[in-house]
Amino acid sequence: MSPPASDLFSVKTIPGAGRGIIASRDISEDTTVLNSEPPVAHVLFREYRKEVCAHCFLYDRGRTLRVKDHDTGKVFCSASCQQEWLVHTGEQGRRAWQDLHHLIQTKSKSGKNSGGISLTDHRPDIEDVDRRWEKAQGEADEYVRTRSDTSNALDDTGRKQAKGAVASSTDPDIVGYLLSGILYHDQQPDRWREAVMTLAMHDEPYATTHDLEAHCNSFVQLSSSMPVSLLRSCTVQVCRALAAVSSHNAFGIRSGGEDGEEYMGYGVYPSASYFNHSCRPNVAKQRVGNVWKFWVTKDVRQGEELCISYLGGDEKDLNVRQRRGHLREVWGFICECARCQREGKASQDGG
Ligand SMILES: C[S@@+](CC[C@H](N)C(=O)[O-])C[C@H]1O[C@@H](n2cnc3c(N)ncnc32)[C@H](O)[C@@H]1O
Repeated sequence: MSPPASDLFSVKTIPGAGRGIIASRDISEDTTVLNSEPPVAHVLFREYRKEVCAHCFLYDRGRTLRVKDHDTGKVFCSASCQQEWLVHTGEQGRRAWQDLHHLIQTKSKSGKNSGGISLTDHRPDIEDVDRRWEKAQGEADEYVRTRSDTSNALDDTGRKQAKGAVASSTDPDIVGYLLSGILYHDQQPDRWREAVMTLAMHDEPYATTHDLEAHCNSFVQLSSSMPVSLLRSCTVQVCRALAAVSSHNAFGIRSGGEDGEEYMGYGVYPSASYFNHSCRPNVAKQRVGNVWKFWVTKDVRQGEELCISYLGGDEKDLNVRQRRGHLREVWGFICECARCQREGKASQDGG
């Protein structure tokens, strides 16, 4: 699946920016250069769970969608979307979502929440990250060892154990993101490796220790509640990789396409993850259902890099210092696009 293959471009090394997409020939304005595949992992935030179709991501101005799967808590815009979701998710997947829904509901009723963010919280370094995931592995092993569940469904003992895991701090959105990636891994392990493990990864993707804690606890929770047949894909390696790729590669799922007002979730689309950012992009993108379409917004010459903008709305009007600061804070890189290099040099020369 990745890097993407096309007769319009190829993926090449770009000085100071890893890999990027270079036009293999002249491309005229408005030409579509890529249609992505659906995400390999995604989440629709819990607050939108009644308003966004779980299959095609349709959002109808905040209206509650009419087709509801009560067992999983998911909603759909139509019976056919629900059917496609079921086929795509499979019976084991549906059961995993069902168990998770049940546990999250139990947690909300018991009033347990994931705790506040400490004011002294900091970005954990790689040693903190390794240590915390090792601990999570030990906790998960304990749950897996003691699970009496051999028939895949959670029995009473299993439910009690899973509730125990829920008691620690978790974030339903992180659990949902990890579960979607685990299910993809389980269905297509080779494709998953090829698509996900080749993406740019962030070794220290957690903005705070609270965030790291929430990821590790979410993994433990999934290990305690997942149908046994899916446990082979619910591993620290898979969950760490999902966290590591999301901070460098996730696309926001917004209402109305790219800059829509509602930020409803995010997803990882491997074939679309090779576009670098430019503060003067030559490629635009639009979400069409659960995939993305990319097209060139001006004539592009052979050898030019094809870039999208990672900035949204008004951020495009910021000055070079503000843009670089923002991209560094959110994406973790210093923008080296031609516009930033030129404007950065001009502001230095000007004193
Ligand atoms: C979605 S990936 C793009 C593909 C990536 N270059 C790769 O090698 O896989 C995003 C990452 O690419 C790099 N990147 C993208 N645009 C850049 C830019 N304008 N300047 C410097 N680095 C950039 C950053 O490391 C960023 O986190």
